[in-house]
Amino acid sequence: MTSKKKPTVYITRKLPDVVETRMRELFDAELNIDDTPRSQPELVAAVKRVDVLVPTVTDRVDAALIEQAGPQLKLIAAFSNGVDNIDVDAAARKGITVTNTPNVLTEDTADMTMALILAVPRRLAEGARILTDRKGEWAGWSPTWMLGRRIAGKRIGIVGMGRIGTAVARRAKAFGLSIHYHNRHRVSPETEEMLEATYWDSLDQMLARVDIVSVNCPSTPATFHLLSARRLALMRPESYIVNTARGDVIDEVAMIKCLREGKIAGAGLDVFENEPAIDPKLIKLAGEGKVVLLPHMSSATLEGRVDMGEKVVINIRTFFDGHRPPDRVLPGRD
Ligand SMILES: NC(=O)C1=CN([C@@H]2O[C@H](COP(=O)(O)OP(=O)(O)OC[C@H]3O[C@@H](n4cnc5c(N)ncnc54)[C@H](O)[C@@H]3O)[C@@H](O)[C@H]2O)C=CC1
Ligand SMILES: O=CC(=O)O
Repeated sequence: MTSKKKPTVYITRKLPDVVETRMRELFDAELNIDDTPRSQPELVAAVKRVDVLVPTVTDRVDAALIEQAGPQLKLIAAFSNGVDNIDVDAAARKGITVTNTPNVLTEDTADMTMALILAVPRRLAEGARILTDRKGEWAGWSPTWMLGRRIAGKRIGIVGMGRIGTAVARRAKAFGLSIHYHNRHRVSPETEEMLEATYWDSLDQMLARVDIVSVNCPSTPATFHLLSARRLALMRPESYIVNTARGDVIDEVAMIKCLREGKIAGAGLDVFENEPAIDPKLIKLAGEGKVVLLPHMSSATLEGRVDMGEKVVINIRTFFDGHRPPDRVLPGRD
């Protein structure tokens, strides 16, 4: 690549220093040092002149943006696993390749999913808040105080048994949960055997039988409000729902109604339908100890971000070396 002209690469957000240094060495990189989210007009101006766009989950790379791209834009190398913010079909129509950063954030995201699975039934955030809100004043232990619900022996139902779903299942099994899952297709017999997992072709039937639902499928047209009002109503009143995938997989308004009416016991949410805006009713439910809310941080580890950056670099280099990049996202997602 040294003798060739370096590709111009527009990176929409601040990345870890080590990643930015590497981007600068290898590419004609335009960084976002002060990390101000880019506006749509700024993105339009960028795609008109650069070879590569590196967006993150907060950028809307829709058909309107892609249609305005100049002929030199050949690659959208997303700094993210999910690509629901990118119109991959529109990119393909324009001859633009799309890549993402799978695998390197699987374990981190599964860890945080497990943290939420523990936090909600065991009232972890509530307990921590009691001490800090009362500035350490505490009357002491009591047998009937802060009682949560036991994790071991319960059933988890994983919606979307891909990389993260499977990593969640491994953790959940170690905590004594029995594994149930719904997916577009069954996982391998070896994986099912290792996890002692039960496959449910019918999501409806699984929802009615499990104690904790973990949402781990991508946001696609087919998964929009997959957890609809009708399906949420199938869940048992003592069950919990955890979402570290994307907010719009759950009908958030319907979920809030179920939580307020006691039709679902609690929720652990890292993602929201209109993020970064959070429905004030969720904040109120958090105050009542019914939900634990995180600001979309399940994959947020330094190691993960550095590995994601390395993946973006490899995807760009492979592409400009004339090969198929390892993490190409194919159009036609359902
Ligand atoms: N909160 C966070 O910080 C993070 C969130 N994510 C989200 O997690 C999602 C999943 O990531 P991975 O496990 O790596 O993806 P993956 O592609 O390995 O797994 C997704 C699974 O969902 C299944 N699926 C897709 N559509 C379905 C449907 N209609 N019904 C049932 N199952 C369906 C697929 O068959 C696949 O097995 C990402 O798309 C992203 O949205 C990913 C990383 C970090
Ligand atoms: O939500 C994060 C991602 O990388 O996808």
